Amino acid sequence: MEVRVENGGSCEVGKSGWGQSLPVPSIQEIVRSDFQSVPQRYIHENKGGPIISEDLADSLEIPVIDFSFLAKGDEDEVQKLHLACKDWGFFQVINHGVKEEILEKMKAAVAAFFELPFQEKKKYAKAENEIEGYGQNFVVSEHQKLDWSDMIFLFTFPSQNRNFKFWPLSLPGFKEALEEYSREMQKLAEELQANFSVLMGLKRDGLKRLQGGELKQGIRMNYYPICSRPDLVLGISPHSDGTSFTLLLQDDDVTGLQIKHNEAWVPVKPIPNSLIVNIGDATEIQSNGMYKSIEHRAVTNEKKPRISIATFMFPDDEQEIGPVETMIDDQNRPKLYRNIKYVDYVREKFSRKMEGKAHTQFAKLRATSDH
Ligand SMILES: O=C(O)CCC(=O)C(=O)O
Ligand SMILES: [Fe+2]
Repeated sequence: MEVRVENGGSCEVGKSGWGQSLPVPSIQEIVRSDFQSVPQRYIHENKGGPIISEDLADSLEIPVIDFSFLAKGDEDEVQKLHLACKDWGFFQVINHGVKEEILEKMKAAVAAFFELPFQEKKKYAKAENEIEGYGQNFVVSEHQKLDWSDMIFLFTFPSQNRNFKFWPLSLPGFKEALEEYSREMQKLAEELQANFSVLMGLKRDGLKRLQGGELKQGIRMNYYPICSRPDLVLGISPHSDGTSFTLLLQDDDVTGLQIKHNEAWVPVKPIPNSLIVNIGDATEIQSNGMYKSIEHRAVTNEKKPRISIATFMFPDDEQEIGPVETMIDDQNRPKLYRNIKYVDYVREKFSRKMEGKAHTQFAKLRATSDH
């Protein structure tokens, strides 16, 4: 069925510097229009893998890490973190010290952005060759299945990387909320990175020193409108994050995130005011495969739209990433990944995606040594 969207509800998707871009309609606009059935391009026939029911998932909840213990250097909590990263690649963080008010302000700012009229949001649209701005997921072919979500992505740290032409500055409170929130995420990320360093046999500042400074930060705000047939569509298709790690804030009352665990999709039930952390590809590589960058996806629902805010922490483009020496043992843990400059890693990950290959398995495909 041809869907006509009023006000030209489509947006040029950024090329991200790695390939063609195609105009894709805003799903929010499609939902607002009077559409009759789910457009074919959004129907994912094979969603892959069984889903663990929500009841069963209760007994299979992802690990919960108490950040206040971690920050005190509590040995048991550090051990829990190790197991969480190794067995799940995902965990929820409670007692993280970020004021509830800051989280709520951030969620409200994102909701207010997506409530703006399409013509207004379009002012912040991704441009060609840019990864930043408002748009839809990375689209490279007419035949590619589309996700049931719109998003805006902004670089937030270091602060000189902020590109305000993509920030909705006329939206009251947005800039303040994002600045405050991103500062808090940077602090949390620093403590997490220090813990990952220790777990990898380095000093607390080991990973930071390796990359010659703080991790970079970009925030992706996702909006998943309701869908009359959530069984047919995906909010975000399965992927792993090409980050060092990601901190996710989401609506407290709508379950949407699912993670791959033992070949099944496990829904992650949000704990109010907590944050979800997942290991990204760069940490999987640096830990020489000890910690896992897990495939995840988001589903939609019939009753409530959902917002999620993903804070991506990632190395500098020029940093070479590879297994750290302390994680390699020629006898028991030989080097599983070859070293690669981060920017080249990201490029290869996306070019695999463009070729329709399983980019999510990319980190594992690098399982060859330098020589
Ligand atoms: O919305 C979610 O729960 C997941 C978002 C996500 O995976 C991403 O933005 O990379
Ligand atoms: Fe993700």
